[in-house]
Amino acid sequence: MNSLPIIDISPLYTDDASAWQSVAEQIDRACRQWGFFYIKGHPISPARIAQVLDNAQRFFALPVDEKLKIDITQTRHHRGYGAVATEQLDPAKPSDLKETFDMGLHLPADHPEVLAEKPLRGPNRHPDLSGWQTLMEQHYRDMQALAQTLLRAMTLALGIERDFFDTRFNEPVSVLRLIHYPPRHTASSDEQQGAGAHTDYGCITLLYQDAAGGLQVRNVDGQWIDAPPIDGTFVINLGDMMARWSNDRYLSTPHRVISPLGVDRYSMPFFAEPHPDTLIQCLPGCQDDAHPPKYPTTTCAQFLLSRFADTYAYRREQQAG
Ligand SMILES: O=C(O)CCC(=O)C(=O)O
Ligand SMILES: [Fe+2]
Repeated sequence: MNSLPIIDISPLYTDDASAWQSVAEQIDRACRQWGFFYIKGHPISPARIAQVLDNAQRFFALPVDEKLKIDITQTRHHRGYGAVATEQLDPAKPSDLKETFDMGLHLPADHPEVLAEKPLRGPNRHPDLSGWQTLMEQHYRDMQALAQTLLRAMTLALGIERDFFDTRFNEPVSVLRLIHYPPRHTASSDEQQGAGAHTDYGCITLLYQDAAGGLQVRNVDGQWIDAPPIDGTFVINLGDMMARWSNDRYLSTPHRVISPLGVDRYSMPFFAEPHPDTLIQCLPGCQDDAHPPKYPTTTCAQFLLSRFADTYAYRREQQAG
């Protein structure tokens, strides 16, 4: 149990039913054993990744005052720039040594859910960089489509209709995040970490990481193992909503980032999360007399807001005041 599976998902894009089923079975096994795996054979081109990465570097290189024009802590719907130490993923460690850009599904000011001030709903806040907005909005849509292809494959083993997730991902709260980890300057990896140990909140996360390395995953024996960058892949992991939906048959596995010494690191997770009102409730096929539901029913928005309040001081302050 020391290296994560690598799954070629290209058959999910063909109409070869038995190859599709074989990929779905590999994904199911990885979800039960690890909650983490790599995918290759996906449709996101290397040129697209290079473009997004290049723009991430361009954005994070701006003066901090410029980035703070879209300060995430000044929003109620969680979009824009998070400066270093805005987030604290591991409460036992100092705040994370990383800066972030978050975007979601762009909803205009006159959308009914925005008018009703529904949490996490609203317009994206993009930096004023040429070509940025069109590229990022397209990338968001493409990552959402890839996430739904993977989720469709998961329905096989979960015993739910093939379109179970598709119907719940109408106007999703999924987040595309760009992260810059400034270099760590001390030899100790135990102090302020790039991203403290945590589990993700949503259904599945699709992570691109650059060549710097530093992502670690806790295996079932409690050891931290490296999840090194592999060219042309995404690292896929499950979040807490999927663990709750599947009654822990699928694992939401702790992971962290130890920033590399002396080099910058860039990564881009896409957190796939359904429509805010979606009920997160134990699936019928994941419970029986020996395995009653472990978690109370919640909604996607309720669950996300409580997790954000755990890791962001600004969210706690907003909720208190
Ligand atoms: O940057 C990474 O490699 C992982 C980031 C992560 O785990 C997260 O943002 O939830
Ligand atoms: Fe994570």
